[in-house]
Amino acid sequence: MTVDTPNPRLRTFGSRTAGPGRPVYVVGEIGINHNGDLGNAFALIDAAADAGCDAVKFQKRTPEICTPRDQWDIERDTPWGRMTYIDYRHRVEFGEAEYRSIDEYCAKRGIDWFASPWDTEAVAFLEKFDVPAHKVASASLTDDELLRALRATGRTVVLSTGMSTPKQIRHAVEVLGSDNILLCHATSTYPAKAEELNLRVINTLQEEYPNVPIGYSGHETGLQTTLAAVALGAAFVERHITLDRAMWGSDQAASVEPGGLARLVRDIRTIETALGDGVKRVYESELGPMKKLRRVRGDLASV
Ligand SMILES: C=C(OP(=O)(O)O)C(=O)O
Repeated sequence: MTVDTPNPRLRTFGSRTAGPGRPVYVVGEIGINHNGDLGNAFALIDAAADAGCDAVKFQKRTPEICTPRDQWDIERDTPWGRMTYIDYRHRVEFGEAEYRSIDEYCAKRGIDWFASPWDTEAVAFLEKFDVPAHKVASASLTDDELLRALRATGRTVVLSTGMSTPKQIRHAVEVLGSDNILLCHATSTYPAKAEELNLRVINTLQEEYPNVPIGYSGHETGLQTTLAAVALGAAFVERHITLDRAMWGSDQAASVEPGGLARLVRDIRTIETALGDGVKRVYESELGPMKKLRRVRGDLASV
């Protein structure tokens, strides 16, 4: 009897699995691009599901914890009128009723959803749902309290590594443990310039963490560099998505619109198929061209 040894480089996301040899797990990052409007969130879920994404992602904050106290009362102009920063933070945050609707809608569309909690109360909030994973935003990589709370959930944790040093990443991996995590290369500028994407870090991370799948969270404009990340072996890809790059909100301009998202997922699927298994072989389909084009024919059976 043969016993299957679990592959230490695979991670579960609900019913899907990510890691080497598996389809790239593609995430449409809604973040707060819904601008606090459930209709926008549903339209973005539709765009991601229609494009063939595996999941959509949100950001969940407890505004009083995540907003520095000295920023609360600063007034700003918003599409909903002039308001204090803390009121604005509440305006773009969904509560339990909205997430229940999102949960139902995603199930109906056959797409996963999860979020990056930015504080431990947000972790407890998300744990009310059967999410397939949690994510640590690059900005939270040094928040040991948050990392410990996430480790305790036992779920897959995606750790984004933008704005972080190798030493900080090593420490975060120690706190989270390496068994359940997926590391994401990222550059935390919006939009990120090509000369600062440094995509070869995907390989550097893979060498340092051989038993951890490596992914890519991109904030660049355009799609080609994200496709290059897939060609370099990214097992997970996340891009911000928007209904319209001109919409109000700090992340909209560096996000991908529905048409671009559909092209991105289509091309990721082509690349992952085209990468193959690395074993050199002569395909049956090459025999015709070989017969026609090769002047000196070797005996296939003897070489
Ligand atoms: C900001 C986030 O992630 P990243 O650092 O990958 O952009 C996030 O997931 O909320």
